[in-house]
Amino acid sequence: MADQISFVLVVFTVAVALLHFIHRWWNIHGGRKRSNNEENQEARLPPGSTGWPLIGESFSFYRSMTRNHPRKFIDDREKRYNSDIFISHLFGRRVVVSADPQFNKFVLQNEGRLFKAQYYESFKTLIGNYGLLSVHGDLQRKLHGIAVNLLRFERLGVDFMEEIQSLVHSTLDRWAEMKDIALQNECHQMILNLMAKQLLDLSPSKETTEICGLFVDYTNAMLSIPIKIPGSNYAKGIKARQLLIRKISEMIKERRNHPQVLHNDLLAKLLEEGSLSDEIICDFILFLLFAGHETSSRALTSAIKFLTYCPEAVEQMQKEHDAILKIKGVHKLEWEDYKSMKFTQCVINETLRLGNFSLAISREATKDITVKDYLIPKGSMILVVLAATHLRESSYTEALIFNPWRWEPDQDVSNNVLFTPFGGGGRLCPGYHLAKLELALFLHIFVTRFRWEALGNDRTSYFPLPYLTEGFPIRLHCRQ
Ligand code: HEM
Repeated sequence: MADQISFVLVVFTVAVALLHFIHRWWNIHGGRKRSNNEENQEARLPPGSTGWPLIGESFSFYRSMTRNHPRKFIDDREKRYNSDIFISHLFGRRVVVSADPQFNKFVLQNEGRLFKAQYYESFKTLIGNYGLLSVHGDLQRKLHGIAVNLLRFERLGVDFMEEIQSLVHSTLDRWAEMKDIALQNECHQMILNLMAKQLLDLSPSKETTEICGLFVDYTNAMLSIPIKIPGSNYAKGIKARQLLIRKISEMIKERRNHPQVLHNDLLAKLLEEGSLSDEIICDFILFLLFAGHETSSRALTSAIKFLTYCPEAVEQMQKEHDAILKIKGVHKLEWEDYKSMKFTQCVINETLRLGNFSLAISREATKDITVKDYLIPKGSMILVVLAATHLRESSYTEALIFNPWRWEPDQDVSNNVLFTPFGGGGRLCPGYHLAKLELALFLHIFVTRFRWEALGNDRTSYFPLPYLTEGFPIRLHCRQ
């Protein structure tokens, strides 16, 4: 018996020593082979820790993101290293994390020159070879240009204004009958219907419901641990992607076989373009469907959640929108009405700041970069944490409080490096204006038709994308 205990103790001691040794080795070597250049410049690498072997600091990051305070992970390290640029090891990769607004701007502005978009393989598998964030160089510029052109400011006033209002009104008619709704799911469904119509000319039907079902599996996979074993969310998502691509591909064939049937949608415009292969078109459309629906629908839900706990803002919103309604009567809103919604723009900015629907974006350095006397070696993955600036106390007083009035003095945010919810540079979100238009029109119709109350408390988790853990159930009361 004593021998057995001694044996267990020896094994335990050896295991602890081995783990300790691996941990030290990992932190010194950062889990990868280093170039001579890096070894020479070791003193100048950003400070940081790569944490435990394999898991690195993923757990602390995950905890911070899921506990309603996405800045805690950054705050702790900024204090520890006295630097807002530091090294970490997250989800299997060594990364340079940046919470420095000037460096973030520099990274975004130099897309294609010093940096290139680089996301985790599991994400790239889901968006495909030609989903815009997988594409680089000339093809990215071309596809980005097409997206910007399709979603440009002037076009929204014509193509989207009416569509969005009709869809929101018909959806809210249904909500009025239901009275109690799970707002997050309902907003998801509504924006998905809108995108399906705009991209593929699909009206709510059996086919759209089927596509929506597949799309739920597809987006769930984006939010899941990427393990491809039968039955896992990730595996289901890959399957859903295959089926969605097949459906888009069949639509393309159908349209090529029947060119006389006209469609006023994005697919039609891509086919007119003539220079894109079917594979590129399918990935491009699927990515737009994902990018255009995931972030916007979360923004709509969060705007209502923030307003729920800020009755003064609801009152001011209702005044602004009742006044517009009085002038317009039953007529649909026009572009000028949208532009007159001054306080609503403040609510939208504040929702985007506090909601952080794109928490961080990811880049790879394509050359050695020096910043603040630190060397960032070529090949490093850089996590540009947009939320870090949005939630920084020194930039926004009481940064965790919803305060739309903070935007009243200065609504022009185009050159504000502290406010970048849509990224920047060569990959600035092409859906920027559309997302804001959707939010404004939705808020107009919602606050003029309803008063509402939350049914229970809800919490926001920010990993991997912000969502309300209980789906934000609310009770609606129709206004007169
Ligand atoms: C609240 C809503 C939205 C937010 C916060 C948002 C945020 C972002 C951010 C931060 C990026 C940059 C990603 C990077 O640089 O790696 C981006 C890219 C993109 N977004 Fe949005 N987005 C929103 C809505 C939309 C909508 C409505 C669409 C289209 C219908 C859209 C389409 C895209 C596309 C295609 C890209 C990729 C651009 C490229 O890589 O060239 N987004 N978005």
